[in-house]
Amino acid sequence: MNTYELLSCLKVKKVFGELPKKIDHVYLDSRKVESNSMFICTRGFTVDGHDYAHNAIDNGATLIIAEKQLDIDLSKAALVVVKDSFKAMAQLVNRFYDYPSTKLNVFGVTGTNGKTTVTNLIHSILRKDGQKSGLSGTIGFDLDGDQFPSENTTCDNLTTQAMLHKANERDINNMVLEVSSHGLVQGRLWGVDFDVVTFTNLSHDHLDFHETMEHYGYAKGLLFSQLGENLSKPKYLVLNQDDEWYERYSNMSGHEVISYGMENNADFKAENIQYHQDLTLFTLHSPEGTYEVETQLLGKFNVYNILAAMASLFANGMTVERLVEIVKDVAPVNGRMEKVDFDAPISMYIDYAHTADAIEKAIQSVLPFKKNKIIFLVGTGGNRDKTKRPIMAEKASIADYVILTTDDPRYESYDSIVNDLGKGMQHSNFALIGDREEAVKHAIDVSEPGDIIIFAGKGHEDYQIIENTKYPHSDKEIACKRCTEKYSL
Ligand SMILES: CC(=O)N[C@H]1[C@@H](OP(=O)(O)OP(=O)(O)OC[C@H]2O[C@@H](n3ccc(=O)[nH]c3=O)[C@H](O)[C@@H]2O)O[C@H](CO)[C@@H](O)[C@@H]1O[C@H](C)C(=O)N[C@@H](C)C(=O)N[C@H](CCC(=O)O)C(=O)O
Ligand SMILES: Nc1ncnc2c1ncn2[C@@H]1O[C@H](COP(=O)(O)OP(=O)(O)OP(=O)(O)O)[C@@H](O)[C@H]1O
Repeated sequence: MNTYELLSCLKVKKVFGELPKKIDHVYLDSRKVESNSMFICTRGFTVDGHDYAHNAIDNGATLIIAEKQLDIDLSKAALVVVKDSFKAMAQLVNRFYDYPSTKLNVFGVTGTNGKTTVTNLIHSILRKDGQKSGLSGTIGFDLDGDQFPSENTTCDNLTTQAMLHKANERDINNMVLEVSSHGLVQGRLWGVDFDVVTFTNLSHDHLDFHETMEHYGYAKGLLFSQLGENLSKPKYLVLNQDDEWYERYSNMSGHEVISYGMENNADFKAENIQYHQDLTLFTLHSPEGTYEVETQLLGKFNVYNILAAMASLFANGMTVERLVEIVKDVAPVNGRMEKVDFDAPISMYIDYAHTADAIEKAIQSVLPFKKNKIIFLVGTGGNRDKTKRPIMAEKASIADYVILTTDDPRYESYDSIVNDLGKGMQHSNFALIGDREEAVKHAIDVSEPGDIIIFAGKGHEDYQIIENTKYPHSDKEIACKRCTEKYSL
């Protein structure tokens, strides 16, 4: 792209050296830079990208964007100094890729729990309807069936815009983005022109980063204000009316609100819910009438997720009748109350619950078909929000027997993590076992026919992070092997 044209989107800047005529690539990481690249220096939490400008030039960068003057060889690369390189990145990268988000329908889903489930539901329903769809989130990128790994739930601005551009190139007309609060406060989605933004719920999490619930709630709210106030193009907020943040988020944009829930008079309201071991049934009241819905997803929380996905797709133009027809065939998301398909006298579920609210909801979802004990195993991460640990165990206490363990201990000791968790237990039927493999085996060892075991926290993940190394780990594999031995299967 022509460099003068590219830089014209920035009003206040200082240029040092002679600008290259054109730029072929943009990078944030000096290690990836190739010839004719623009390298944007950003201040990181670990290092300062400005310190890597030399490295970028050695690798072929001909244009450096920075927040300060740098001692670099101006015969090799020009330097453009801007006030804020994250803001400049949003402008430059959008222009470089020709504003890709304006050329397709963009869905954004935020909230403490349920983002991955709701984004996957929207993406799967669109594809089953015969539409092309892209997905970005915790499980990676999926461009209408082609998978790519990703570093974050919500990726940096450059990666997001590049992925949207790729979607444009493939004629994908829908993109569903999972939106984290970290991503919002770090401006990773600045310049994304959302069409439908959806809120699941807000409860205690990530307070190591946001410090208070007010700050955390504000961070999530940035997504709704990002819809803007140009009402000539219809855009929608899809909000959970049963959540206490509903009113505040409703007021963050002039665009229309479509509500969903169970307790209030929402636009999409579920009633008469019937819970079974491998399906859920409910009556849906919607703006287009009343329907009976069947889904393979389990538990009350997943009824909320289905309502959120249906309301988002209704906002985007699908009929409720068609949505009801497709929802029946949508498979549960990997590792979210996923029933382990294994012929044993016990039932096992793999789940990703790692917040107090999710733990409560996961256990409640199996209560309707409990025959014997519920055994609940859960861990939490090392060197992350410690305040949530006892609250997690308090909620886990609804189960008859609880195993408290680790989930990516990183640099923290097993004892420090499980002892913090243990402080919240409300009864004495529990075990503290730091080594997650031993903890999973213990769950099988204490089981009896008719029991239900939920392995929570790891979900789709196939690793355990100890110090800074990822070791292979699968709750499902360990549990099935132990089960085969114990029950002589
Ligand atoms: C704390 C945090 O948010 N960190 C994010 C941040 O990394 P950072 O600031 O540490 O980056 P850094 O290593 O200091 O590097 C600064 C700059 O120098 C550059 N650099 C660095 C080294 C080098 O040799 N050359 C070079 O150019 C880097 O490319 C970068 O541009 O910027 C990176 C790029 O955007 C993110 O990948 C990274 O997320 C890390 C991996 C992370 O774990 N973040 C978590 C907290 C997070 O964001 N989680 C949410 C989900 C939360 C949830 O709901 O569960 C998410 O959206 O993923
Ligand atoms: N609507 C919901 N309300 C409460 N808990 C939920 C809801 N949906 C899912 N959960 C619980 O949260 C866990 C994680 O679900 P999901 O991955 O969809 O959420 P997420 O918001 O993407 O989480 P993360 O940000 O950690 O990736 C599930 O395994 C389930 O236990």
